Amino acid sequence: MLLRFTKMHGLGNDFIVFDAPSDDAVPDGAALKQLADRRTGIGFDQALVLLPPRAKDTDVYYRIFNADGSEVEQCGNGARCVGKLVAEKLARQDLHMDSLGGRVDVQLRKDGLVSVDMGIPDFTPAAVGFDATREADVYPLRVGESELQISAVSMGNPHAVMRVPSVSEAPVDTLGPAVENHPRFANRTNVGFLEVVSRTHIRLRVFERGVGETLACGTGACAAVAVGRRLGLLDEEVTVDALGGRLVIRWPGPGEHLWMTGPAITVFEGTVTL
Ligand SMILES: N[C@@H](CCC[C@H](N)C(=O)O)C(=O)O
Repeated sequence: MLLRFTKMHGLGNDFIVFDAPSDDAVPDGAALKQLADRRTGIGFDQALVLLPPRAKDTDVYYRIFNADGSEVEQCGNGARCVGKLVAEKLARQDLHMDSLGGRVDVQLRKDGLVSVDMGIPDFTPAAVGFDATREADVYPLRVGESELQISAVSMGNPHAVMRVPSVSEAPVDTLGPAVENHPRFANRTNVGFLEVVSRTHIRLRVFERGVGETLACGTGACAAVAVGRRLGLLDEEVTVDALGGRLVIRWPGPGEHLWMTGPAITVFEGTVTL
């Protein structure tokens, strides 16, 4: 089978995006994992599969797969890329998209950046798949001999966020996988390391579930700002510096929708035989 794809990225978080007429045409997890390999495949953090719309008033449904072949609910940088690709194809400036993690509205801006409505952050432990007897701002989490202080939030997908004094010295390689696979997270989790620079500026590194550390994670940026807001550390609009570049997140507060703005870049188009 010949697969035509578009290689895209948002702040270096990279994707292949392709159309499938139906779920039957979506490659299985093993095939996607092989394509994700950066030496023997195409190489990507996520595969984004475009399918015909499923819900009324939406333009496209997309499925998301991590580099390890696992299917996930949401991808923020991917949402901007899918939004830009589909909006340009339809010659539109805005779109209503749908995913396993819920509805995502998209706006192409005049400055070339893309804004997406990432929904309402959900701090309930059940939404995150986190084992806790009651909802809290911060939870102690035992990892080996250490007790970490983490926050947990769902942006459609699960996030653990911990504050660090400096992202450049954060132990992402060791704590990332330990928290990703911690038994208190029923479905594993993405792990964000958050450095608060000021009330309007943070630095962030994210160890992504099913991938490892990426150059940026859109939902991770949303999760970090939502957590920082809830802790009273951040204002409504926050600039997020990831390893691969900058996003702007705006979240008025509980019960409100959170918007993310950033770039969505097409790198090349290609075909591969499965
Ligand atoms: N890169 C993404 C997140 C992709 C999914 C994530 N790894 C998960 O397993 O939930 C983003 O930009 O949000």
